[in-house]
Amino acid sequence: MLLECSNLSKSYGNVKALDKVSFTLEEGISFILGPNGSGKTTFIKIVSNIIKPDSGEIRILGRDYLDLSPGEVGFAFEKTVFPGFVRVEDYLHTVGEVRGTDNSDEIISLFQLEKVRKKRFSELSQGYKRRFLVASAFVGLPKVVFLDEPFSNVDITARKIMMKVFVELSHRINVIVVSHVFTNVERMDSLVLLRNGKVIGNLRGKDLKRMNGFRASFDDGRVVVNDVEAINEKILSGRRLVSIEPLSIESWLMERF
Ligand SMILES: Nc1ncnc2c1ncn2[C@@H]1O[C@H](COP(=O)(O)OP(=O)(O)OP(=O)(O)O)[C@@H](O)[C@H]1O
Repeated sequence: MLLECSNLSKSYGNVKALDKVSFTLEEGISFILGPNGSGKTTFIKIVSNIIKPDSGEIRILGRDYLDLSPGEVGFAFEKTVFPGFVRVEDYLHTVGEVRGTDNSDEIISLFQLEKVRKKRFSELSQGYKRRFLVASAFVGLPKVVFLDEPFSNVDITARKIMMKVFVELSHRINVIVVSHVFTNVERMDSLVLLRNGKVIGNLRGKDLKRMNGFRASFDDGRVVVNDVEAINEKILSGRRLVSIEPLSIESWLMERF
């Protein structure tokens, strides 16, 4: 288990941004998804210790989140004020040194930042700024990185590069993507969906694998998921198949967003 959030609550005045939120995330690559105003930013502000929760617990790799050292957790925030004069490779190299493991060359190569490595932050396009900030979270080999809307302002090619790198790195560094849009990745280990400060769904391991299949509905209201034998049995017992449709994470999310 990578992250365990139990009964986490945070209110701003009488707005319950997080209302007794409980979910778990597996090691590997996970998504915290939710439409605008669902509480994602509040969660990431709590886990990065910018604000305190009113109540509840977050445990990361079995430890209270506040007990993790700065080198063990990487963050890439969506809204960041970054000094324009700083050069890409200088910054990543320094982060690596400060965190005790300078893997900045590998990260520059994986995120395909070679072309801009000598540039100053102010000289980068919006997409490269985003990619650079996201890449910086992985420098120093932290145990887990939280990426807030990593794909905003990023074109489709860069998005594919980033998703590939996330999956590749998730064998060594746990990746948690916080976003209001779902971007399919070839491997995902868990997902939590928030709405209005509450957990609408939390899928892990085999629940997620079931999502890439089909769903059959029968005239008695029964739904069969990914089970051809069960469908056969129902048909043989005289039930009528009403519909059969592909089941995907996207359709699961569409029904709940
Ligand atoms: N500082 C604040 N003061 C008052 N209300 C706030 C504050 N920050 C957030 N809220 C409210 O808390 C709720 C959750 O907001 P939050 O920013 O955590 O959601 P979000 O899922 O990150 O949204 P978005 O995708 O739009 O960034 C919203 O109703 C929001 O208006």
